Amino acid sequence: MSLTIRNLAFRYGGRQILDDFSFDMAAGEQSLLIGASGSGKSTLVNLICGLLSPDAGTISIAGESMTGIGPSQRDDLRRRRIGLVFQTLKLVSALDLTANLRLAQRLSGHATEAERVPMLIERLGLAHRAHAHPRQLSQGEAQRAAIARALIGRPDLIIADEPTSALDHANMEKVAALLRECAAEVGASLLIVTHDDRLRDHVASVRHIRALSAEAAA
Ligand SMILES: Nc1ncnc2c1ncn2[C@@H]1O[C@H](COP(=O)(O)OP(=O)(O)OP(=O)(O)O)[C@@H](O)[C@H]1O
Repeated sequence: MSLTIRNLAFRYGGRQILDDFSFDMAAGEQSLLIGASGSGKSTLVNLICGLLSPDAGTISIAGESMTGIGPSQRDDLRRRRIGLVFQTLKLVSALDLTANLRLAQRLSGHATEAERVPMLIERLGLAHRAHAHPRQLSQGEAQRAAIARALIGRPDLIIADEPTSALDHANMEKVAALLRECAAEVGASLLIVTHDDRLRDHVASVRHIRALSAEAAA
């Protein structure tokens, strides 16, 4: 299993966002979790990544527990096992694309594979932007750079949080295809978390984020 979630519960103050939520992904599986705005998708992503800690329940990534450990161990597990693709590009603005990918690679513990940086830049059609700074990238280039950054550390699990909601139909299809191909190429599982209904036809297994809790859905 690349991801196992059991009986997760989380509340913000008095408000229950997740309640007895369980979810599994096998190694190499590609899944879409669809939930309406405010249903708790970002909260769930932050819990899986260890940026938040649940009130109850367990999460494990490729057999390693993300719960019941301290923040620095969670950071370490996230860097080694998870590749995150966010809506907005999370790159260091002072560094060019190549230097950003090298930094991300060092953080993931795979710094010895130097050739992987130009390989991914090429694979994602960014060779002409290898020395561009993040602010110089177009929206489409930035999106592909975000995918390259997520793949650099050989993650077991790639999580894409709303990767397509700002895109027109043609670009939505391109990004979905790229995510799926790249995840398959590196043997990672792919979890896309979104409210973008158009992705239903583009990802193998589609599951609704059920009313994460009656209160959050209300
Ligand atoms: N830091 C916070 N403190 C209190 N409530 C919060 C906090 N962050 C989110 N919430 C609330 O928790 C609920 C779930 O938020 P979350 O961001 O996980 O939803 P989402 O499904 O990702 O929504 P969207 O698709 O609009 O981004 C929302 O009602 C939100 O207002």
